[in-house]
Amino acid sequence: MDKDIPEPDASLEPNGDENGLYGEFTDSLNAKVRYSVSLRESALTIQKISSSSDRDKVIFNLTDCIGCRAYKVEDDADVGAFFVAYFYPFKRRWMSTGMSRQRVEQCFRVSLVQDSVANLQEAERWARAIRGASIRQKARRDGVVYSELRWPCKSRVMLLVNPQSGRGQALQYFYGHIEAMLTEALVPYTLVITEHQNHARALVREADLTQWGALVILSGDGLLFEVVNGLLEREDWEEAIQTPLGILPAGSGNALAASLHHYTGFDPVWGEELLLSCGFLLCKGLLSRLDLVSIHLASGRRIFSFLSLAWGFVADVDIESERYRHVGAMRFMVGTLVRLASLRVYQGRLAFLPVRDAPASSDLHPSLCSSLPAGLDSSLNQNSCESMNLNRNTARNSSNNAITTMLAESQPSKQKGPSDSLLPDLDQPVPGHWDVVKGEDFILVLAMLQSNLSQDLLAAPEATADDGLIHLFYVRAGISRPALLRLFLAMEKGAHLSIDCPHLVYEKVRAFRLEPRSSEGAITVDGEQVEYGPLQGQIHEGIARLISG
Ligand SMILES: Nc1ncnc2c1ncn2[C@@H]1O[C@H](COP(=O)(O)OP(=O)(O)OP(=O)(O)O)[C@@H](O)[C@H]1O
Repeated sequence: MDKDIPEPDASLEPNGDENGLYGEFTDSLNAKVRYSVSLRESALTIQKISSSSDRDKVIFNLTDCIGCRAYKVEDDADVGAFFVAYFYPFKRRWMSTGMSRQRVEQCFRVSLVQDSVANLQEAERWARAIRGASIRQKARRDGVVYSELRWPCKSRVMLLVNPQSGRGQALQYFYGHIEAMLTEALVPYTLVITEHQNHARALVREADLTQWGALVILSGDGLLFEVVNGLLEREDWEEAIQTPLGILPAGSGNALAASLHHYTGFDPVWGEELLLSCGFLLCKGLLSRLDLVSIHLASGRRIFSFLSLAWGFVADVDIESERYRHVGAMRFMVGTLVRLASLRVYQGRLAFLPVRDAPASSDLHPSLCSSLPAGLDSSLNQNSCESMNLNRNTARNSSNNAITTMLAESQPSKQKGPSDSLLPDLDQPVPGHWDVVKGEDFILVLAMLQSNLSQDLLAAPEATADDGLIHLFYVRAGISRPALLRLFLAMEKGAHLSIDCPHLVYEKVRAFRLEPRSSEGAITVDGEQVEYGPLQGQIHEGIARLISG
């Protein structure tokens, strides 16, 4: 389904009304009610005429406005025209605490003269001015480098919808909220409903990307995982991965969508409120950078992650809770309680390149890395066997404790995508300046790229989409069930790092390697199960672009 926008260039240019506009208009539904309306650089102020009470004055911040349009009704006897502005301000929830974005439509009737053309022109002048001012007022966060998508643009959005995601409500969400928002914001789009797993991946691998201004998914994180990997499988991957990506939550985890909302600094929201928040960000069209991690699997396959890698408790909950999909986001809490009852220890080895040792720009060359035995590669390593970090219980790598793979055949095939200059081959020891975790008994290992593991779990509160960091957590064996439960309950508010759990370790890293000891188990990447076995990954800072705010 294609949706074109009738006024393709109307809002591209601010209309020059820098000093604002003032007018008096009637209510769109009640001709007896009149308003004075004034537009200034950052706000639209509406006051009922004949009322001097401040309670009848409403001020809308233009950062909350996604669009404005003018129109005339099909009635020759009526010379009036209308303009309607669409706002999504944060408002207190009805019958509940906290705030969420809520839709507010402000519509005015323009009938200044007995000439329908002149009235429509005036309505259009207002609509243009409100659109222009709201574009100039985009909310921006400090420290984030933004570029902008200008809606409407010549190329359209490919909106990929997985009708099976979450509780199967994605299309309902589209028709219930998103279709209207895109129309209000003049965003042209083509709706593509996926038919099977890997449909989206194949589509973006083959697509003529010059036709598309952005690839937006209305689904869970799994569909974006397909899109990211499809883009990086292309011959022109370097350009392809620059295609702006967007996410609208319709899955059960919705971790990236929840992270995007977290980055805006507003109180957490869930379900359709999160959908509205992300829909709003999409309509505003600000672009930030997005980090990806390339992950090498034992078979030699390489995949790209934008979200998380989990092994142990979290991965098992993710996979096992599939059977509770009908309860939606609650599925992870149910899965956590079930897995707690049969808590397991997972054996394996973990090593990582901490940020303090990560080469800034002069990355290790892969061939250099793999041709030198661990422990001999640089002077950095000279005293490293002794330099154990007692708090974290890690040691610098040496040839004695080097992590090696259980699999001999790990030669990557001819690969597209960025090269992994921080990683040796998977069958080679990790470099000497990496840290190796002492002990092999874990409850979980979790590598996070974004703040949220799900809508309900704020696993890496400090993370941002483009911080160039992998936020690595591990929980060592020995933790009691109540302590582990406390950890997850604290994680709901992102407070798990302040409860002083001695079994929890948090490291900011640029690369890591994980070698499970068992031959069977579960590893998930962005919530999707991947082949089990040794793997390693490294950060690629800001190589993709994300529609965020
Ligand atoms: N039409 C389809 N039918 C079946 N599976 C699909 C279809 N389209 C995509 N998929 C696959 O379904 C899986 C789950 O999708 P997705 O992650 O979007 O939803 P979810 O698992 O409900 O959400 P979350 O990841 O937030 O928990 C993914 O592996 C995706 O590739």
